[in-house]
Amino acid sequence: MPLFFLHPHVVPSLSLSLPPPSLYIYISVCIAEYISSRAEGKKEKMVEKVIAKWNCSGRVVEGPTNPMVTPLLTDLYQFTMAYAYWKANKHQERAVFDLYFRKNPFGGEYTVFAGLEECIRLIANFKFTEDEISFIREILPGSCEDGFFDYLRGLDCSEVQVYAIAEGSVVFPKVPLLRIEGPIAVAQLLETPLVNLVNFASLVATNAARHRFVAGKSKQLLEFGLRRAQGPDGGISASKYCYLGGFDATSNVAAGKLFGIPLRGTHSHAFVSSYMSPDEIIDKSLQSADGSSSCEDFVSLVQTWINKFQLSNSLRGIFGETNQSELAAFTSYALAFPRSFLALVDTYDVMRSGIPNFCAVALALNDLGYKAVGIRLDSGDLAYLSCEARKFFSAVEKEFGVPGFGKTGITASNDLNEETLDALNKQGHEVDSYGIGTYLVTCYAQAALGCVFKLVEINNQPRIKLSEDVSKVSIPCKKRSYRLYGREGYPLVDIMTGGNEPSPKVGERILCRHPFNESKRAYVVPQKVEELLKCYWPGSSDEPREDLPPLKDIRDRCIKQLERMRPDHMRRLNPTPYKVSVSAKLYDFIHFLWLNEAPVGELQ
Ligand SMILES: Nc1ncnc2c1ncn2[C@@H]1O[C@H](COP(=O)(O)OP(=O)(O)OP(=O)(O)O)[C@@H](O)[C@H]1O
Ligand SMILES: O=P(O)(O)OC[C@H]1O[C@H](OP(=O)(O)OP(=O)(O)O)[C@H](O)[C@@H]1O
Ligand SMILES: O=C(O)c1cccnc1
Ligand SMILES: [Mg+2]
Repeated sequence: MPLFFLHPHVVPSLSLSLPPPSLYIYISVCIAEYISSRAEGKKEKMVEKVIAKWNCSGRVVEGPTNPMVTPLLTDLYQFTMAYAYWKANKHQERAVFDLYFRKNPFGGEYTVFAGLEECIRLIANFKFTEDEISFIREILPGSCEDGFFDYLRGLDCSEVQVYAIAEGSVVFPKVPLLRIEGPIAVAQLLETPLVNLVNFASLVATNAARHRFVAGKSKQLLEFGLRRAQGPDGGISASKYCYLGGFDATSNVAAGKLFGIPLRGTHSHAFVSSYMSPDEIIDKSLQSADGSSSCEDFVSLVQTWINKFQLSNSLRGIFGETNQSELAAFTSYALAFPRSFLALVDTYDVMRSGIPNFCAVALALNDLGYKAVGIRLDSGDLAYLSCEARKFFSAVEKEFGVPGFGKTGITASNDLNEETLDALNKQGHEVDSYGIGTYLVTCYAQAALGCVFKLVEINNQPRIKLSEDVSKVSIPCKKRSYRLYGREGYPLVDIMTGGNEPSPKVGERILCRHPFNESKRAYVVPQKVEELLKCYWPGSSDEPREDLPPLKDIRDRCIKQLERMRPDHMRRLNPTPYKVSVSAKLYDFIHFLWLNEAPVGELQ
């Protein structure tokens, strides 16, 4: 295949609307991408992809991080509905859908919105391959007409517009996180993947934010969940969105590479128990930190420190003989990583063996100009053991005159969750950093966020979904949403208005009404008004598109917004609900439409 195959097809159609230099760079990238790909039939798909990506955005949007995210990652009924819309010649009718959730997770009163970038990546690259079209043909009844499959062949999201709240924002029930406008058939096909991409992302980001809230700002939070996560995507997504929600680092190497998340780790019990005796260490030499000298027998240097501890007044009596195989493991690890030595101290006995062994190795490193990082506790009473460890470090600092040794880092792990962090705080502890896995990444306390995707308008006609359960009644119309801030700088209320209503103004009193409870209303004079929904995918319209910021910036936004929340919304026990409201006009319209659509019963 000639390297320039894209040129005759792509350049003429694109060069009409695009700045040539960036286009050429992009086409070079595509050519490189093509060369590296050997897959048959990829040519047509790539040409179409190039056109769709550029036409809709003027900037390239990469494909979804997970290659399983394709147009087939949807529920069967989206295809049957798409066919029925097409058959009725209704498929191009313009629909507006809202994606929102109904209740904050984990018994809290806030949620962190995450997953937007992956939604836009899906939309920007939404295109069926021939292979996928053949499969859809196979699964639909044989009576489905060929024209539908031709329609699918030409389908992309160039007629779709996506408005969304910025990723990493603090969000609340009922307020649309995304508004999707477009031909009803394609918008319908997007329901399942979009809800999928937002649901877990937002749930686990919120879980991370809640763990951060309890742990406090000064603690290091490490996500250790990959082995316990729900499959590879569960693990990768959890690492990404826990970082977004305020964790500092992950142990997940793939996530570190994919998203640039800082990687951190210690070592496991297996490393400790794999050693039998110090005799196993063959190369015992270690250069000093500044390279000026060399210690030929680091193992013996460590042993002299153990002996010194045993003779010391302040440490005597705390331990007798420490476990020699553990000491060998620690010594060996220090020889491998003298600048970042951190030891797991609970394999045999934390106070009688792990801590003194760690200190002996740490002081031997100190003799050579290195500073040990610290210990990890992975069992037992973490409050008690962390305090005892701190006491031991302080005693060592005093007895042997090693400045700063008392502040040696203490990491705790072992089935931690919000409750255990809270219990540790109440008891008093000396933990500096937490490694958290299972409860965090599996969202053990709540399995799903319960996002929904509801039709709110078709052909400019507002639609409503009724339910016996008022919380499940949808809020009709293509709406605008605003966050109103009070005098003290806190967000006070989110308000939804009809699309054509004037926006709330700073200093102007506005009536905010509960969408369904007549008696709940309040006047608000906002000190700041923030429009929440911004355009992230303009389709073929000229509207400017918001940038997709780097993950670190999204994380910063999340942390900043959480810090700006009124403390009573954030507390764990009985938090105050944040107010979500509608304008007086929208309130009246909801209830007019409700009465209009609800059949009047007849008593017999
Ligand atoms: N001070 C504490 N207050 C409240 N919970 C704690 C405290 N210290 C540890 N925990 C929690 O208690 C649980 C203890 O787990 P478990 O009963 O399995 O004991 P373990 O210490 O892991 O014992 P094992 O030696 O068998 O591994 C963990 O969930 C841990 O996070
Ligand atoms: O406890 P989590 O919050 O899930 O954090 C991750 C856990 O994973 C490791 O345990 P490991 O796989 O060695 O198993 P174990 O601790 O159950 O023995 C590590 O030592 C932590 O205890
Ligand atoms: O690096 C660690 O200490 C770690 C990583 C994953 C799971 N448990 C511990
Ligand atoms: Mg464990």
